[in-house]
Amino acid sequence: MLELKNISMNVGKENKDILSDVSFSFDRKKLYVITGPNGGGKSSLAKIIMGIYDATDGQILFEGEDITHYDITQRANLGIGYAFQQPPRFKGIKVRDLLKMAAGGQADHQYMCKLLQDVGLCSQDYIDRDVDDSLSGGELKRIEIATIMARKLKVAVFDEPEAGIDLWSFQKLAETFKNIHDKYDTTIVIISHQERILNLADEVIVMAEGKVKEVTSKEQFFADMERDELDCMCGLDCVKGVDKNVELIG
Ligand SMILES: Nc1ncnc2c1ncn2[C@@H]1O[C@H](COP(=O)(O)OP(=O)(O)OP(=O)(O)O)[C@@H](O)[C@H]1O
Repeated sequence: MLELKNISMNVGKENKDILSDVSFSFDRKKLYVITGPNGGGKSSLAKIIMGIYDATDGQILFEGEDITHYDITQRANLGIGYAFQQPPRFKGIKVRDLLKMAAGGQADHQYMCKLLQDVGLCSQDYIDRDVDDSLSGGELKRIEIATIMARKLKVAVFDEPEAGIDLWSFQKLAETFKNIHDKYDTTIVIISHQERILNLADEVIVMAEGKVKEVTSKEQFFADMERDELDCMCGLDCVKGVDKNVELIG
């Protein structure tokens, strides 16, 4: 559905490689989590998908159409959307206005209530709230997800949606993603380091040093993490937790 072919991006006078030769195909209705070390290129890849950054090399195909040189608006019109790390607040605008705008002006009351319910918010309590500082970070994030669902996107990209929200709200946010993944056909791409989010993934994409290092299932990803933790890291072939050399690890 969305295909990245040999995408590279370099910046600056020194042509620093941010992404090199990234190829990947995203399928319809799947939930992907992109993870990996800081500076590995995850956000840059998301920005390339959105058209915020231009690839230096490579090609992006969306439903067979070459969108490599399309800008953000053109991609948004095709149904590719992006959620902000910190959702914007809009002074003087109510939740219902925001949802209506996102739906292109065509959203009746019932539909807006359903959207709010799907992101775990009581529609009666929230539909007439102002989108301002009175909303908590978690509430605002879920309202933003509702606006994304209202846009009926084909691909929705979320960059670290957990940023800035507390543990309790985060649990609800993870449930929200599960719910929308179950109910909607949108392909969801989430950049995250969080186990709860990784647990929702149909596929986990591990990025490091500007490359896709691995594409794996969440089960395999967690099994690999556990094995890495158990592997001897001191070079003495001990096994963490069962060897007298255990204290040498780390
Ligand atoms: N516009 C830019 N100009 C110069 N360097 C950039 C630019 N955008 C990203 N980088 C660099 O590219 C590398 C990858 O950044 P990116 O934000 O994509 O990583 P990330 O995997 O999302 O990291 P994090 O987990 O910390 O958010 C970093 O070293 C970053 O400083």
